[in-house]
Amino acid sequence: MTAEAMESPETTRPLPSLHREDRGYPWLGQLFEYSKDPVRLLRSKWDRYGPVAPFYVLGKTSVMLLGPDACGEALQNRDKAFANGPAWSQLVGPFFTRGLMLIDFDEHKSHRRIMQEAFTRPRLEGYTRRLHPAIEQGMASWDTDGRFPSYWRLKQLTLDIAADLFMGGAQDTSKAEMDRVNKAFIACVQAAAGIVRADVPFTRWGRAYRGRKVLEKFLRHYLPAKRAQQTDDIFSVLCHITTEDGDRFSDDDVVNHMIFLMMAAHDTSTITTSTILQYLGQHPEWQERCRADALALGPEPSMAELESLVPLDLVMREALRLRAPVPVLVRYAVKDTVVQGVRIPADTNVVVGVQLSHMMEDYWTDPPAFDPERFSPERREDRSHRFAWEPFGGGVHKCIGLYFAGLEIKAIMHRLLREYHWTVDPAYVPPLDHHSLPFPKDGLPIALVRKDRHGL
Ligand code: HEM
Repeated sequence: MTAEAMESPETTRPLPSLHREDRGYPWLGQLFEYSKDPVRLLRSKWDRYGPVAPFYVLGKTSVMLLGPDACGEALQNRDKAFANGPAWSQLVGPFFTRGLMLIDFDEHKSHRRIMQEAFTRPRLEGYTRRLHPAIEQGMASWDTDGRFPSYWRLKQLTLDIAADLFMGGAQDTSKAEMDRVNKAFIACVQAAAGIVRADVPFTRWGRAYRGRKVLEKFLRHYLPAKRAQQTDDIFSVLCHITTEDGDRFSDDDVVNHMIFLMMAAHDTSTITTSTILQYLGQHPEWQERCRADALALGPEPSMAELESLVPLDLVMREALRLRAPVPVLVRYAVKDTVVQGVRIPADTNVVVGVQLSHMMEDYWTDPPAFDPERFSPERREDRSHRFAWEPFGGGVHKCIGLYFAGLEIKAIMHRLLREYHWTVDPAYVPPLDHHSLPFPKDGLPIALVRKDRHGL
């Protein structure tokens, strides 16, 4: 939005006032409506108010931006009115402090330039080589008799992968110590859903405060060794990357970025992979299509080979559309601004409702249907609007790990398709918990069968 347009009251209008029915509970506002069914809430806001809607929550009137035009304006952030740090830290707490997503403007730009060096193609090729043995080892303990709680097993698998790929195996750490570190990490992630938001014993936040200390101590213990020797795990890479101008991360930066990266990489990939498992279990014809490609490759495909798995790529995009792991993004207006002609005052919390854009009939044919072909070159429905499909966000904070995520998800699926078959009741709808990122409360059970045992 240009400065002239912002100043002109003729071309802009104030935020619509909140309807009585939209006040929700005292102080909590519509928090429960959001956690019950976010898309329903976003849609009702869109129907009542249009692209810029008031949203009363936690004692404050915030703003919801809906539809790809409004979401796109916030993500592009042309007038630098929206900051990430003050918004995300209210949600995730102080446990991911100074992670890349939580820093803003010039400082963010300089950190992002350094971190970009950790996600170049040669680096990604190195991570892909490490992925396969880690996945093989993680899946070796899978017990496939009966109902297989796919979400929980995949969560453990992605944690195990992170221990190897991010930490480089943490050589002198015992299994018990590694479990403690994993628990500490999970405690930090779960803090987002905490009601008591202070360091109080036996609460989510209390556990997360202790968890953060465990993680910091653990990472600092390994820092000197990682600085001394260059290996191809992400911890070591962060210690060594340098931009052309010679900028590099300090020890504190490495610790902060590592803790945030593990969080960013973990649940998002787990949710996407379990969504893919669900839909492939409900659509056997797509499972067979993806399997045929997986079998045509060897057991440890290169990055380029993983990229050649076209049907799986279409399925992954469709899973990210139907169940975006980050259904809404948050921002904080640091100054007065205008979105879609509506004035948003400084000091306002803003919710960017990307999941609704994924379900709008203006941009997608039969949006609730599982139809991966909509991403095929002939249809490319995601091109109906630049911000119609934004599971990785957009603008300067767009997910830096999106290619890595695609590789990890495809490497897991490649092995699963080669070694297993599975089915899911076509009528099954997972009961999702939306208190933080959406996860299936029942663990998304599937009937998983190892191929060789049953002669399939
Ligand atoms: C399917 C998997 C993933 C999804 C859906 C996802 C989604 C997102 C989204 C929506 C954002 C933007 C947040 C915002 O604008 O406020 C983001 C940022 C970020 N993601 Fe991901 N992510 C995924 C996987 C990963 C992985 C695997 C990594 C690391 C290896 C990663 C690292 C990051 C980082 C560092 C940021 C912050 C970027 C910045 O602020 O400059 N993500 N991600």
